[in-house]
Amino acid sequence: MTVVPFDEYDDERHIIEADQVGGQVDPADRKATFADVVSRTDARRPIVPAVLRNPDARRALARWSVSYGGHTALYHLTRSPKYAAKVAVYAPRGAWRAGSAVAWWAVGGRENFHLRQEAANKNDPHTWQALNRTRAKESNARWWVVGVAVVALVVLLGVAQLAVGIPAVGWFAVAVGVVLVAARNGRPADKPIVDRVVTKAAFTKLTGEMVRHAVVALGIGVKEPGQITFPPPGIHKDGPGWLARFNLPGAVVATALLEKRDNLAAALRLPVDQVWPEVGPDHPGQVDLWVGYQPSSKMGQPKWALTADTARTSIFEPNPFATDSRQRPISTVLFQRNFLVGGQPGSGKSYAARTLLTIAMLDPTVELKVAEFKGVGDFLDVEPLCSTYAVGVDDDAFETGSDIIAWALAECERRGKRILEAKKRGEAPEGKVTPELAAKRGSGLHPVFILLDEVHELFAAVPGAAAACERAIKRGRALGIIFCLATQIPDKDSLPPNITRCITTRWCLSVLGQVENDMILGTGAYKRGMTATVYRPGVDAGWGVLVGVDKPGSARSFYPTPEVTAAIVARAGQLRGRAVIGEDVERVEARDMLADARTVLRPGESGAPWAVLAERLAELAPEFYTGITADMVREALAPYGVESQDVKVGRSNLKGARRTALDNAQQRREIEAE
Ligand SMILES: Nc1ncnc2c1ncn2[C@@H]1O[C@H](COP(=O)(O)OP(=O)(O)OP(=O)(O)O)[C@@H](O)[C@H]1O
Repeated sequence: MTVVPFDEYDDERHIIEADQVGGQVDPADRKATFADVVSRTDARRPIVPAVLRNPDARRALARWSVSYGGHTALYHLTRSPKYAAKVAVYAPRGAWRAGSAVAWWAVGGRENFHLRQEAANKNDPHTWQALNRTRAKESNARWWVVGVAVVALVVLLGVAQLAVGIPAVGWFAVAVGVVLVAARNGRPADKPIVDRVVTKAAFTKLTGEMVRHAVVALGIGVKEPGQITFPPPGIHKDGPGWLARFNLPGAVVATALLEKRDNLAAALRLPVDQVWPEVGPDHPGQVDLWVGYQPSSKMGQPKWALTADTARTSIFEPNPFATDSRQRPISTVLFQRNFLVGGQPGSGKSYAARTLLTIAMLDPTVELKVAEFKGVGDFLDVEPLCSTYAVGVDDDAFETGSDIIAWALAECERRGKRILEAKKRGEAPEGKVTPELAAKRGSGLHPVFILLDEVHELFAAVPGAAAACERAIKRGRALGIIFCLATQIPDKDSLPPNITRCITTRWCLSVLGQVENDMILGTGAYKRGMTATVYRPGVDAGWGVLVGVDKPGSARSFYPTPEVTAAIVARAGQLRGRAVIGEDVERVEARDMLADARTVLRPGESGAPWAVLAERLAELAPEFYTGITADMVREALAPYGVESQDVKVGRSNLKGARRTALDNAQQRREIEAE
């Protein structure tokens, strides 16, 4: 630091120059050039509000307006005699008040009244007269104004009458208007003429002041309300609520605020389900706070398009299955996607999975296979539509569950060949099922939707089921086989991370902590602000964070009444002509990977590398093992105690399974079985 004495003025004063560390880094300020202006890509605000662009939202708005308007009109109509009586009392009082106010103004009585009174009290006639002269002078001019205004009004009405001939109803309307204005002027300040239609005042407006004070009160490192800035367009209406996008100061991240949603709601004096904070789009310190006009529990949900009597879907087209916090429908294409729904008990997983199943069932080309390992029959009503259906937590249900997975694997194998043929014929240019191929009768490539609810039960009960499911998910995606898994225990045993990784669309409903959250949504999701921990089981049932759709964010499953649900299932039955698409799975002899691994070892081999084992297993039973990788074999044999050891191949050592390890594992299993 350089200190320079400033002798000319004062020994005590110094100029302190900042140290120069490195060269100039800040760009020089310059005015915007033409190129800057024409290349601006700022998001433009839509001309037509979002609510008017979406047909469902338009219909919902129209329905609401008609119902609200109708109710208000009837409410006031029934009270009209009371209103008329009030008007009769207040109108003369209002007319008197208005008249006297004009008269007082015209005589200038108010302006120096106190001064004149003081002069009178002090017995000071000179001052009083001087003040009164001033008043009288002003009063003259004011009477002129009043006179001219009255004459102008009379002339105006007279001319209007002569020129266009105001009908009687016009005079009546003018008279009613004058009487109502007079009544309003004559009513006591705290007594409105009309009664309140709604009992509780709706939340009317979110203001910058409310937001600033609430955020400071959270104690997340924002000390002053002024530290919070609102980028344009500031707080504005967005759907049925208000959106406040704001920047937190310094290094405070939005996730710190998301974790305190309860406190934020308390500070805003609103119910928690009315307050929806999200990380903003520009940087991690930006918050998008959406506050509904009403709590979501009271707001209801827009009508689900799939509940219409004529609803029919195509899994190749986007179809709605949930709504976001601003009541906008969220849609997805089912084809070439897989779905994972996770959450704690009571978070609404089964209903959420059902919304996806609904899209599938209303497409009459889709085969359905449903297995529910909760055992309560959540999907019992769709059994007649399914080619395979299982319910329960018993051996029978688990066997059917693993048969479905084995069937899917074998089907992938069959479909792979069919696709190859189709490709040769030029019908599958990308080597994938196309909508045309899927719809073609006899192509054997119709879409299949497999729903496995509480799938962790199956994975825990049947060793190897998780690995097989992973292979089926990976292979089936391009071949028209869609998996939807729902689970309540997202940990690495009940939901292997490899499965999560290959699933495109994940929906995390209420979970307890960050670990479960990230198990479902992916590592780092919590830190990026995708926090399903804010939802409470039961209260926020159906709400979750959804990734893998157009815009990740909050999503609430559609939740039709039991009657509507029954109507949807009936409609799906009608569309399918009561015929079940596809065949039930055959009881497949479950493959025993340990025994198979021992079988594929060649005589004299002391072991085989994992990759070699994977290759040989796929040759042994292609319908089950096609697509299996070295890692999958290693992971599948680990529970039997088969360690990954060095295996000699030529002159080098590779990791794999030794024959002794496989034999020992088999012996252990036999001893345990006894
Ligand atoms: N979208 C929704 N809106 C409102 N309530 C819902 C919604 N989805 C589910 N619920 C309610 O939540 C309750 C639990 O739903 P569901 O059975 O799907 O939960 P789950 O997570 O599968 O629970 P569990 O694991 O205990 O079976 C249901 O009884 C239902 O009343």
